Amino acid sequence: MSVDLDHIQQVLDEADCLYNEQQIEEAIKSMGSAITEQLSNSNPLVYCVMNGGMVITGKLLTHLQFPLEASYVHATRYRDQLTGGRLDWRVRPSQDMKGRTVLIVDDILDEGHTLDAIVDFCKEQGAEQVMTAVLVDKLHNRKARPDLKADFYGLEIEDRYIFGYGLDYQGYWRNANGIFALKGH
Ligand SMILES: O=P(O)(O)OC[C@H]1O[C@H](OP(=O)(O)OP(=O)(O)O)[C@H](O)[C@@H]1O
Ligand code: HPA
Repeated sequence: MSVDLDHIQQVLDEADCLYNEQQIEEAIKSMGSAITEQLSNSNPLVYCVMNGGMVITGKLLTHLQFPLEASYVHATRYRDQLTGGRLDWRVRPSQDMKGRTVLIVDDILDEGHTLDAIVDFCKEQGAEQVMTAVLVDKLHNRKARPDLKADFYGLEIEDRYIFGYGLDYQGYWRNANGIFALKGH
């Protein structure tokens, strides 16, 4: 599929910046402190959920100064679209997680189906405790379960399509240095 790079650039130019770099970095640091307080003695397995989790996971890891193992899983539900579908597992966790504490790190808890499915998978594999951390919790009433929250989250956002800091618009702008809302969405 050919991509209209003028359109991609226009999307960033016209977007609303909801959080700037400094606000996001402060939120990530606070997440790091909260996670350290709860998990520093648990020798956790930390999984980045690719692709969206790549920025938050890398930055968060530098605030976790205790023994842990870091790896990744790859699951996608949106496939460059603005609305989600069935979860497609591309890479499942490969480590033995029996009896381990697992921390799943992703960019966003939107409807929550992605994190729910990954948490269920880890529990089925015998993880003793599975916790979740997301940079952004999107506020709306379409969650997979009414009370669904991540154990750790950095920022709350209104119900708009967002990109930047790992979140994409049509596969682009995961590298945008802020969290931006798409014009009109
Ligand atoms: O809470 P949910 O409604 O399930 O949505 C959240 C998921 O959607 C995005 O992934 P996506 O499927 O777009 O794949 P990507 O990480 O490659 O962008 C995001 O990175 C989360 O993993
Ligand atoms: O608002 C969003 N933006 C980018 N990716 C997403 N995946 C779920 N929600 C979103």
